[in-house]
Amino acid sequence: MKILGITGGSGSGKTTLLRAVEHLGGLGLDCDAIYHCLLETDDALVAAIGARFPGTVRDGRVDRPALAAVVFADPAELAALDALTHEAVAREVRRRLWQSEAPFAAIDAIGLFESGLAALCDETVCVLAPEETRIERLIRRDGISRERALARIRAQKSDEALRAQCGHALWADAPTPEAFQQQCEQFLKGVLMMEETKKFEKEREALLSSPKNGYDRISEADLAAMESYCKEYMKFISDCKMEREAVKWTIEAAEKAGFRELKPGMQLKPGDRVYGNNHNKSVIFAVVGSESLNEGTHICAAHIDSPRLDLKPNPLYEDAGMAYFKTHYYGGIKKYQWTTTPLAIHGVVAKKDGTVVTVTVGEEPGDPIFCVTDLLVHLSADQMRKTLAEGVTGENLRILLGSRPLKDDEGADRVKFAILMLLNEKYGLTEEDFLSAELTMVPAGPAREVGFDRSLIAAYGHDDRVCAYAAFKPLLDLGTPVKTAVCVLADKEEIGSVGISGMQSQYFEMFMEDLCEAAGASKRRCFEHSFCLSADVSNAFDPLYAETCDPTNNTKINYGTGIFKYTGARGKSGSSDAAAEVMGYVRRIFAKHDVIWQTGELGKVDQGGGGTVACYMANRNIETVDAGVPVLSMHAPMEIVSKLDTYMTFKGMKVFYEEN
Ligand SMILES: CC(C)(COP(=O)(O)OP(=O)(O)OC[C@H]1O[C@@H](n2cnc3c(N)ncnc32)[C@H](O)[C@@H]1O)[C@@H](O)C(=O)NCCC(=O)NCCS
Ligand SMILES: Nc1ncnc2c1ncn2[C@@H]1O[C@H](COP(=O)(O)OP(=O)(O)OP(=O)(O)O)[C@@H](O)[C@H]1O
Repeated sequence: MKILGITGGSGSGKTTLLRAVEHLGGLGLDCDAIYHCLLETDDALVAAIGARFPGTVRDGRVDRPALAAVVFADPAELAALDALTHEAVAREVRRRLWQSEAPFAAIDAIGLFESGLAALCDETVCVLAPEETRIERLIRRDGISRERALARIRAQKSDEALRAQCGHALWADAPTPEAFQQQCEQFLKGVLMMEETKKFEKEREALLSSPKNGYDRISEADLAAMESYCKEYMKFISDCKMEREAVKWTIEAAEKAGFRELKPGMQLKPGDRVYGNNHNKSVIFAVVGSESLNEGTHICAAHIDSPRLDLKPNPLYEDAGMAYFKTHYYGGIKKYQWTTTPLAIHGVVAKKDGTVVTVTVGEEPGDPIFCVTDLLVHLSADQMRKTLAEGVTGENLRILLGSRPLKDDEGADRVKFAILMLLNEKYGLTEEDFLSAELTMVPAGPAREVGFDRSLIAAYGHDDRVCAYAAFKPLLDLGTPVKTAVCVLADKEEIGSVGISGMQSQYFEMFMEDLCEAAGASKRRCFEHSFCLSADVSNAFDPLYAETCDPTNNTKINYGTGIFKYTGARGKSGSSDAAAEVMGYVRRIFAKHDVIWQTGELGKVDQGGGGTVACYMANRNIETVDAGVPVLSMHAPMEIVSKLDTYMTFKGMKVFYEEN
């Protein structure tokens, strides 16, 4: 508890200051009042006064005016009275202080220093007012004569003496008691509250973790860079809705920036820029560093696949005069979210003649879109009684394609047939070609800014292309780093990082082996000294579903890029659970380069969970930690990220590549 000692001459305004302390929630200890109480209860004190000042105690009661006449007329007498009373008053003050739970207190005592009470105080203040003013106040307040008022004042300390003893002086010359009350509160806020913070300001800053919103920390330069980075990212995420498109897009951009395909027998030197295209579905980029690859690499590994509705091998059918595609969803989705939302078709068809046709419909302004219908609310009594998981089934996620029967045709399924004719005309497809197709339905349309302040971005597939772009983009402008920089854009993370293009595939090993060989290094040594940021999104705290998260252990929108020691489910199953030193390293470099970052975990314990590619990198003896952008509505057709977190993830990956 912080304690303020108040002193000053009679009528100066001490009590008014004390009332202001009480008004602010502090404990006010008025020593005159305490003394008056003691005179009612402390018989020994009264007896002692009576003994020392004969004639001033009658019937066990102190005659204060009589006592005043004696002591205010003679300083020695006053000192004698003080010697009798101060100890009792000070004892009672200490007792009241100990009992109190108030955040701060003030002791108003004419004998603040003489009684020893000043030693209890953190701050002391003398209240001062012109002598004539004080006299007038005393006459008015106490109804005493001018002479008695003057006698009191003369028996007390001079302003100079008070100033010399006290840490602060408050000049009580406000025109009214109310105005002075305000002046007092102003003074107290400074002395009692702000001073308290100031006193431990350094300690608080050093010891307490008090994360601030990124907008309170970001520099003007970073703000400008954030807007331009996010604009570029929005173009990327609008153009690339499946892994093949991301591979094509990034390879084209990389080639323009001087990257060439890594081929066996190549000799690489520092600054060389190479890439490996893994079956058009995943890709690895590398910029060779000045240090040997034996000293390790800095890897950012993200994934470029997202949840979606893939077409079944035999997708096309007609029912009730309408044509549909049957789908089988890919990755984790909440099925009801995919109905009545505009969808586009993306993908390729490998034809019998060996050619591969690319299909994209639904993205250009004049394009038609597709959709999954939902049951009208009027007839939904049964459906509405089902759980969210059951209300819309996976099998029912069928895509409405058209309704116009082929004119003059006499056969069955005239709508389906008409659609096939259109597909044949445009892409040369037959129904059998769907057997060797990779066609998928994804939300149609480009990324959009969200909110009046445009601080957020809505798009399909932020998970995980928001991290993929952050991992890829810095390489384009990277000079020759010290450590070789490697960006992995993997496929199949949403279904377990499996298959030839998933992070578990041997392709990564092979690329790294080729890279090490071309640079005269050993892959084994290289892995041993490498460090990987497993760049993947996390769930941003959503106040609408607050019960699913531990708010102090969850990433929040606008608090920066996330770094995660572990992901996984239940007892961290499926996580790589990074070592403390690994987290420490990332903290260090992010702090060094003003990267705004935060940490957290995926929801409350046992609420659910999820994994990333981190464990597959760590399995290769590569130090790995998860890092990425917090996302709202993860895995929904429209996911939301904040511009600040998106940019800070890019900045984090950039400084990571540049760091030794
Ligand atoms: C001096 C006495 C007799 C005056 O009594 P009276 O009824 O006239 O006035 P009251 O008690 O209301 O006090 C009036 C004014 O005198 C001031 N005063 C009180 N005691 C003292 C003192 N020892 N020295 C100087 N001024 C004093 C008060 O601050 C107040 O401004 C009485 O206050 C007293 O016995 N005081 C001794 C107790 C004391 O020392 N209290 C302060 C503890 S820090
Ligand atoms: N700035 C002011 N303008 C006008 N009146 C004031 C002002 N400050 C205080 N007063 C009045 O003057 C009187 C004395 O003030 P206060 O009781 O606070 O003085 P004090 O220092 O506690 O005196 P004492 O030690 O005699 O109790 C009170 O009636 C109070 O309302």
